[in-house]
Amino acid sequence: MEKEAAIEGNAKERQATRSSSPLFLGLDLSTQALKASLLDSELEVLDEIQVGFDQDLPHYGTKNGVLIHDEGMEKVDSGGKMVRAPILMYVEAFDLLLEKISKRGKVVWDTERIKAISCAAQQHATVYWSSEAESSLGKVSWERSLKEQMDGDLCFSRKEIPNWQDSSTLKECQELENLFKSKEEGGVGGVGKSLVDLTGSRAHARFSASQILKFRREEGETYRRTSRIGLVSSFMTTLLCLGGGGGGGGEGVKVEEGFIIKGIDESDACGMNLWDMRGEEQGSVQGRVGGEERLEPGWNQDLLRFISGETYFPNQDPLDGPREVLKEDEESTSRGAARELERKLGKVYRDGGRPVSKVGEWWVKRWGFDPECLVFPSTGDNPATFLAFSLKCNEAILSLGTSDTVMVSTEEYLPHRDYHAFVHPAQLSPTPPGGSRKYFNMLVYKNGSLAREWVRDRFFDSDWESFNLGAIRNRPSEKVGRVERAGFYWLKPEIIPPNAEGIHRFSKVEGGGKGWKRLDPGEGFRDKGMEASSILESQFLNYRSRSSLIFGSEGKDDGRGSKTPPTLNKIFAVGGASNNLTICRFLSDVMGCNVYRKVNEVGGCGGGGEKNLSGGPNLCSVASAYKAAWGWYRSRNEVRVQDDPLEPSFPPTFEEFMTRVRDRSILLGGEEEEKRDPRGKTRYEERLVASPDPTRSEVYHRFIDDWSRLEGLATSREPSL
Ligand SMILES: Nc1ncnc2c1ncn2[C@@H]1O[C@H](COP(=O)(O)OP(=O)(O)O)[C@@H](O)[C@H]1O
Ligand SMILES: O=C(CO)[C@@H](O)[C@H](O)COP(=O)(O)O
Repeated sequence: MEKEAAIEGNAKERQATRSSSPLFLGLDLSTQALKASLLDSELEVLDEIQVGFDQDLPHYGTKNGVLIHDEGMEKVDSGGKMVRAPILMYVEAFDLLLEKISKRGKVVWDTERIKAISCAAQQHATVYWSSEAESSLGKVSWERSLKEQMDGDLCFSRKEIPNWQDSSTLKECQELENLFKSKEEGGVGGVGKSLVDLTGSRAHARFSASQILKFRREEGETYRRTSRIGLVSSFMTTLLCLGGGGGGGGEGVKVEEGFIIKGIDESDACGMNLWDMRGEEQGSVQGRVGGEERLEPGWNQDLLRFISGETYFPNQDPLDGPREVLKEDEESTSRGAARELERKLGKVYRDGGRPVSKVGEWWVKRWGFDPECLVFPSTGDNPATFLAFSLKCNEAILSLGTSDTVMVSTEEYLPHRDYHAFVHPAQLSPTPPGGSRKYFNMLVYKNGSLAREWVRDRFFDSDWESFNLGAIRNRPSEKVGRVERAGFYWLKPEIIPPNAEGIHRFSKVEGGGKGWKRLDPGEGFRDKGMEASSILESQFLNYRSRSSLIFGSEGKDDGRGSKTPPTLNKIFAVGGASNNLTICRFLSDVMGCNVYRKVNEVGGCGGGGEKNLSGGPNLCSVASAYKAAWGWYRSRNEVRVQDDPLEPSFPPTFEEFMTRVRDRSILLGGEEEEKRDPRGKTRYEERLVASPDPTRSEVYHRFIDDWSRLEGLATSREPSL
């Protein structure tokens, strides 16, 4: 009896009773850690493990996962900060993660039963493979660690890779924008479309295009010695296939390619400023695809020419009509440079549920993985988080990780200067008849958790509890009925508003008037608790006002000089800081809507108390495992259901698949699972964690106009309002 009770309550023990049903693995290489989630055949989380870069790999000297140089801890380059991360640290993190997994033991981490893997990674950062990489990787032996075999110059031409927090390429961003501007707009007489229309984002310092351009110009020789340029996500796919085995396909499994260095996932490619999404627009015309006239998305050739240094521009562009020849670049006029860059970037996977390869021998022989285990394209951490929810209209995901990101689902390609448009990361390609492509839009903020941590450390002895109490004490009271101070904490140059920097505090002019005055630089608020409430308020007001852009507008005038509330009516909070209930409550009051989290109904994820993983699963790695399971189900059944009248809609879309696993009309565990009683299960569920307080919400609602003027002052350095 005692044993039976333990089995009921304990995911690990329950797992021991299911000897042969498949398991799915998702990994997430984010800014501060490499995390793994193991899911069972009902897509429940069995366990999570992480390697924290600062804590577990201190010999790389990172702080919050990035390399910070000299005493000032940041190298200031022309126009912005240079933020890097050592690529070998990520390699070693894989070795360490697998050691941790094997220490957890076979009862839960039965690697032989893992049938499919997929990963998520911090976005935008580029990985530079050396000209010797393919041959070195081809020789990787399962008997040695990855770090030992990938050390030195063997694999990477750049040992420190630019991190998404890097802002050293502002000059290059300007050039990229100019390339597509008309002469009247101050550009070079470009192609009649702006960069944001073409690639889904205006030029961003952290995106790959400006980073590669700077690298090619400043380190030309190293650029030439670079055989392939990937993203952190494609680097992860490559590692998963190492040591032979990869690329072969095998019976009944169609795999994507046989190269050792794997290609880039399309959704993650949208974060490069290089992937031309014009084919996503209604009515765009070029060539014939499937009998229909339209342009397929692909690497943008104008950008490739400019970035690679190939300055040959024909007077007549095939797509956009007459155009001027650009001035010669000092470095190269070679006609082959663009094609060479295209080769370096490699293949783009447009169907995230099609296997790239089987897992490599390094995984099979060293760590006991099944040689039939399939590897699916890795994507960005934000696209992966997006997959964890089925967002309806007017719902958003707010990821409170190192960065803060707001994501909203869209049915159309809707590029806009203030946010990013990405293609949905799990789509069938080619799109089946009657189906349509899907997208999501995203706002990204650099000063997310690290800025909140700065306030916590400076004013609250590094203690979240004191931070929370200070913030609560300073919420707008019913008696005062208005916000009386505002603070902006841009410790790193911000993305929205662009390049906003520094700490700016304002307080209401005494006497009940409408004016505001700026506090002297360095002067704090009279109550340190105000620092905590101010950072939360101004971060969330920013997310509120900018996300309303995606929905249309902040609202209509309600006739009383005030605007109606924004149309967002539900937020799913994820990431490390969403563990903090006070933060979720502020979010709910400021945004004026309910906040939900995905939590385990027994209060944890069985991860053994790992920091940052308590209370909720790591959704990037969890959703990567969902995607792997979707792809595995498709691969496994492709042959079987081809002409089966009972499976008219095979393959299912990712969303259909998830619904059908939940309602048990798809049983990944087959017969074994069918026998199981679905009652009494421990699932992650969406739980309401905060509802807006009507009084406070109204106060914030009335504050928006003042707040946005104060934000303008903070960026313009004007003294008062
Ligand atoms: N209780 C908490 N309150 C506020 N912030 C927290 C709390 N726990 C963790 N965090 C924040 O979460 C961040 C890490 O979030 P995580 O989603 O793991 O990041 P990433 O995926 O970018 O590596 C940390 O920088 C930390 O500031
Ligand atoms: O730059 C972006 C998105 O555009 C960041 O969101 C990175 O993708 C890093 O993510 P986290 O480590 O903060 O989750």
